[in-house]
Amino acid sequence: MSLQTSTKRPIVVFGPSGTGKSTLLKRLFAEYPNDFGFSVSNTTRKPRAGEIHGRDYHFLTPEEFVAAIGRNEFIEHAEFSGNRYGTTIQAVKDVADSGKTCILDIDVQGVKSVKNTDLDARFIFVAPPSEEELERRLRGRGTDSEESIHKRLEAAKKELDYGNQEGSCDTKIVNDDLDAAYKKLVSFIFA
Ligand SMILES: Nc1ncnc2c1ncn2[C@@H]1O[C@H](COP(=O)(O)OP(=O)(O)OP(=O)(O)O)[C@@H](O)[C@H]1O
Repeated sequence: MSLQTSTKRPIVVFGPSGTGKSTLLKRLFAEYPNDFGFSVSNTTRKPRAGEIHGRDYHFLTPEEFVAAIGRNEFIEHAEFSGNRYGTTIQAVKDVADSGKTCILDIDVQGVKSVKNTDLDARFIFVAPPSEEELERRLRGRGTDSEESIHKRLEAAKKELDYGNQEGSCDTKIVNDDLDAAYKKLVSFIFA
């Protein structure tokens, strides 16, 4: 890794589902299209038409995926409808090597895992103004079933407990007014 790219410290964004992480990041990518990137995930599912290995996903066989787990290459991995998905440490480093700052939008488990790597990431906790407002946003988004909303609110407690712990993040942004939260995000990132 060159000296220049080694300064591109990854940025980890975490916080409860519905708190507005994607909304904030979408705005960041729109305003700075050349500065930030997401890592390319690994998956055992078959490529769909038009998908390119290394761009859309790193397509692995189940055996290759298991071997990579054995070598502790993953920050996080999970299984969805019979296929495995995961983010490797190397995939995050690849973003820095391409001259961009890698943005990771992950859960608390992933945050803890990143802290056990040499990625030297910076951590942003995005918090909702209140639990009531979080529920309102999850419902207002209109993308989740009642069951999914309940699951997300249940998981939110863990995210909030962790994020509010001393030393868990480098900055906490309460996403109350979106413009104000976005300004805080940008000033932290470019500080
Ligand atoms: N500051 C804000 N004020 C009001 N509504 C907001 C604000 N920020 C985001 N929202 C709305 O809240 C909903 C949830 O936001 P979003 O999908 O960005 O959350 P998320 O944290 O990325 O969730 P997930 O982890 O599930 O992807 C969306 O409908 C979004 O438009």
